[in-house]
Amino acid sequence: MKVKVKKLPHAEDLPLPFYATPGSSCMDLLAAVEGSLVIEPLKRVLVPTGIAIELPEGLEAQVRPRSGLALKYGITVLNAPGTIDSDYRGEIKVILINLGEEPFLLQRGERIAQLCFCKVVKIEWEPTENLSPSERGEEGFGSTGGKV
Ligand SMILES: O=c1ccn([C@H]2C[C@H](O)[C@@H](COP(=O)(O)OP(=O)(O)OP(=O)(O)O)O2)c(=O)[nH]1
Ligand SMILES: [Mg+2]
Repeated sequence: MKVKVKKLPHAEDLPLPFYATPGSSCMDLLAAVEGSLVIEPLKRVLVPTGIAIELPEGLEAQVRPRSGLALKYGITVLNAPGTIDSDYRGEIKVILINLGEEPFLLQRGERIAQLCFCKVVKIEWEPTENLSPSERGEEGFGSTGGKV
């Protein structure tokens, strides 16, 4: 499936997001920051990616963290998974937070997060007073046992 993508002027020298391997579910998003920036512990930053896209209706994109950054440095996507609506035409940006103990140096062009594309199911509410019974009923939040 083809999706329109616009490279923004501040990212002209950067490659488009890409699948790192043929079997990757997500494309890696690159940091289109000027030079570099430091993310201090417990601080969050809005990182530009230098691209805007036009999704066909019925598709959304999700911004997910990269496990390597999370494990090695405590860097993650604060609002994971970030939602990119099909009618959004602005720059895709990533809200990163540093949950590690050390300041993190982020450099231009580094892979900061990943983007996957998903089908969206739209529903219509059918208001009712009666929901059908089920084995679980109203139980949840650890009700099936185990450690929690
Ligand atoms: O990680 C993200 C999350 C969102 N967006 C952009 C695309 C998305 O379509 C738009 C709105 O996102 P969301 O619905 O999550 O934010 P909101 O706080 O509900 O804002 P709005 O009232 O604009 O919908 O912001 C990003 O670029 N990156
Ligand atoms: Mg919204």
